[in-house]
Amino acid sequence: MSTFSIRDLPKTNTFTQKLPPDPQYPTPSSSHKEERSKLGPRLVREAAYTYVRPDGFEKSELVGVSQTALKDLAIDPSTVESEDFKDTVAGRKIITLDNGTEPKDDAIYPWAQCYGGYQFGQWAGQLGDGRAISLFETTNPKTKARYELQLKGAGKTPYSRFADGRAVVRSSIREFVVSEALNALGIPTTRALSLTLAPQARVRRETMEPGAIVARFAQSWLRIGTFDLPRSRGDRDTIRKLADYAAEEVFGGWDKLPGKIDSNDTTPSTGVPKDELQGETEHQQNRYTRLYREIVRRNAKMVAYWQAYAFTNGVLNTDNTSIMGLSIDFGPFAFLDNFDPNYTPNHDDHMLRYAYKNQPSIIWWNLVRLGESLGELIGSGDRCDEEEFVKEGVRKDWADELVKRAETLIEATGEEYKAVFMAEYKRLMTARLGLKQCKEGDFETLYSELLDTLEALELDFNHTFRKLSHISTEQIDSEEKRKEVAGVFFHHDGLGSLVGEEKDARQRIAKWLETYRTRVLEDWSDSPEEERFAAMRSVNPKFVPRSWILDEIIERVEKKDRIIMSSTQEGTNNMEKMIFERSMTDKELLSLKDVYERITNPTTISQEAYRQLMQQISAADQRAKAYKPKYLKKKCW
Ligand SMILES: Nc1ncnc2c1ncn2[C@@H]1O[C@H](COP(=O)(O)OP(=O)(O)OP(=O)(O)O)[C@@H](O)[C@H]1O
Repeated sequence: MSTFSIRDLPKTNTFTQKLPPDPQYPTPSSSHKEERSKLGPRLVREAAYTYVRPDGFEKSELVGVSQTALKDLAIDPSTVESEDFKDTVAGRKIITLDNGTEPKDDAIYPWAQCYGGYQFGQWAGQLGDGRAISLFETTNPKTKARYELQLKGAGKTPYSRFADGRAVVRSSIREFVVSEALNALGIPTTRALSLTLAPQARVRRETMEPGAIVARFAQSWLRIGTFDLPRSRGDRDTIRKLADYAAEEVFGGWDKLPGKIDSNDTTPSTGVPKDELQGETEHQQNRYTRLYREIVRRNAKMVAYWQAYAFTNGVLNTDNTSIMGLSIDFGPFAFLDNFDPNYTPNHDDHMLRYAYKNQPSIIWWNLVRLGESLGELIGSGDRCDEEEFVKEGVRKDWADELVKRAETLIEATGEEYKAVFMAEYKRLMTARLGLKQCKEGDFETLYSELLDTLEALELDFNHTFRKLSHISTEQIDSEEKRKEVAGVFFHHDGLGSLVGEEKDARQRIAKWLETYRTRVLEDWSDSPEEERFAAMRSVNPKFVPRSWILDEIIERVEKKDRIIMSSTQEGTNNMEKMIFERSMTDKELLSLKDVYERITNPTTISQEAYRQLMQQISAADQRAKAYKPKYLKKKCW
């Protein structure tokens, strides 16, 4: 059998089996028996998690399920209407317990992860899963990928601090849509399986709002903050356990980690045995260096994707930086509209710490914090398993050697971070521009010049690539034609008001198109142009979930919610429809479900459908201008 109902899914709990539990509730039954109110906020030490049961909504509606997620988790789509599925993703049922029986000590029982973090550069102490509860892990038998399924918004945990453990409809819709959109674009991300609304539940935010739960999943929910917390407490033992768990369970074994690389080599070999040491003295690399390298390289690739698709996370604290190199925690995220490197969707980020242009360096800042947490293990070289070191830590007489080695290796891994980031970024931009290779000089004359042009003329980043995917070399084979074609990059109503003369703008774009054309002809001399168009369209999405679009969906769902609350009969059945619909023009409704399918199958759209979509998008873009002050932070100069 290749797909399962949620009940029959193969399930594991390596996280709780291999990592230290909250000493106050060391077994599932000890937590299960406890009154819920006593499971509330407190500091948890020397632990990676606490067993905690979800506090699901009594009444709820399953309104959205991602088909791609079902496939990736090997869940049979015909079973999502079952009570088992609905009750599990709404947190009403612990599917691993038979009819609510008391759990045995080795039961697969829900847990919340303990972690801390640096927020806006300052140490914030213990944070943890304050509103997320993991249910179980499941391995897709076909792909062999193992995922941890988790509910967000299913009630308080010991890590809820002063908050309520809930999530509201707004943020849940945003997380549901963007997780799956990023995944469809090939951007490493945590995923969303389902969206459940609880229209009757009242969650206090600025006003009272209905609640929601997103069932989400990831190959790992470990964050840099998971390592920060034990480090801040001098808890060496937990750090080591977390590191071993990450290598053995998350990355599939020590031998899967990347070995030492030579200076010009960007692809390290794997298969290095667990205990092998590579390099000499202060460069001596043990298995923990390889673990660090893996995490660094994954994050370098992820952030390259963000830059190439102009995605901004908005809150890149260390508790929001994944060990797996996944986009994680979707708070005030946004895709850039006009290309503005200083843009941040986070209105509280006055220093622009997490602005688009700063993302690669801030992820590295976070990775250095991880390097510090793992520093003792990285720096210990061939002595990492010596009993005295494991139990007592570093002896004074070799502390200097250890520190020097750790510093040297972290710094060297930083060079690798830059190299991997640049290689990946170039690869992605090369593909987006429809070129076969990045030749010497391309980066300056083509890539950087395009970005400068987009910034100077306030043009839309993602539309530009999509539009380029339709321009033949013949359409731009003379200066006159290039100036004419330049107009397609303008917004529907021309250029922004501050960016000068249209004539100059056309000239600038035409100049770039000339360089571009030369390079296209070099790379594609013996292939039909349709081939290039198809390649470009497969990496340049027609549609990205922009903030104003998400807002429209939310507004429509919320309006419907009010109706539902005033009349119990009305509407919950229509909720799915409401979620997946959005108004693109006043007259025409385009189902987000369609959009979804288009996101997930970027190549299947017909020319005609594409033309229509483009028309709709330009109309929508025009309207979006009214939204801009809300989303586009003013440039700081
Ligand atoms: N409503 C809430 N109830 C309890 N804890 C919360 C709530 N909102 C946020 N937190 C906690 O505050 C911390 C920072 O919040 P942040 O918004 O970064 O995370 P989140 O969106 O809740 O979770 P995640 O990172 O898992 O997506 C986390 O520890 C989070 O669990």
